[in-house]
Amino acid sequence: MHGAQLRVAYQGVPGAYSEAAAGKAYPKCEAIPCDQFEVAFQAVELWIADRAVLPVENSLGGSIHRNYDLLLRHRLHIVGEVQLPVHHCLLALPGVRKEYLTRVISHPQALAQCELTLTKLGLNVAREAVDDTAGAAEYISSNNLRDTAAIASARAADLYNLQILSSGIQDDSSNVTRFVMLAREPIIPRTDRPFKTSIVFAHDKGGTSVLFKVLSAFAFRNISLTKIESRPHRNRPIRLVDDANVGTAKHFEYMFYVDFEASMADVRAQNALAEVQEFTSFLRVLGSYPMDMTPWCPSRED
Ligand SMILES: O=C(O)C(=O)C[C@]1(C(=O)O)C=C[C@@H](O)C=C1
Repeated sequence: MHGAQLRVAYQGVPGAYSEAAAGKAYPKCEAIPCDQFEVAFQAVELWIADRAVLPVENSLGGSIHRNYDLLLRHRLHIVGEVQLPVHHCLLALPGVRKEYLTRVISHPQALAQCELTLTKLGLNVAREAVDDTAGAAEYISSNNLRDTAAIASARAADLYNLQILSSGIQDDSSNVTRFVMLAREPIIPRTDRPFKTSIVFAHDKGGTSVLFKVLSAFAFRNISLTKIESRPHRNRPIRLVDDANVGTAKHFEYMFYVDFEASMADVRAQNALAEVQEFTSFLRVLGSYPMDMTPWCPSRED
């Protein structure tokens, strides 16, 4: 994980949390800003970058669904994860007071993570979503907006010459975002340290009983699941089941994403997946990678 000279694509502008995640994952990397998540994927596919860093879930805001869909649409491999404590600040131009504000702008996840605190601060003003937290700070600065505040990092305040009106405004002090790192090639899985594996699967029929069977393949082998997520099955979102007597049932179809705590080099994981394959019509391993085991330090102010 020592990324000397490694080029790492992230979504956002300098000061975004994704840039900090790139620095945590690959301390000496060159971080490459991208407009959109999809551009970060393309940067790796086109050899403009060696890795992409992508937020997938936050402890308060939940999953970043767009990135689950992109993981499936592209063929990159997950080669690592980092969990980054996210400490949000309310930023405005120097001299602006809270009472002057008519609008707070930020990434939708950041707005969701600070929802209750904004209300407690008396900021019942318009909340508007933009592409990234640091981009919101830059926008206020470059347009000299005296009625607007941004939710972003303390580093964004420094970079875009804004003052911090309030710090630690996330609704929970242990607010953490989990990012995955993507590469063109998978890494070779090992068993000498804790590994996680991420898979995605779909099934043709069988409804919840298939899900139950898949999950038991892990449970019987004492493999813990750390995450399960479902997304619409884009190719076949609805399955119709006709019953001459009662009518037509319309079932929503899903792609299921599962993270489990084992390496693909572990024979238990290999056997579990062999069994899962029997129940599913589609199965892909998104990656088998070392777990982030860095010590817990939730917030800079704690
Ligand atoms: O906008 C940023 O700064 C980002 O890095 C994006 C993002 C996200 O997508 O969730 C990352 C971490 C925080 O949870 C808030 C926003």
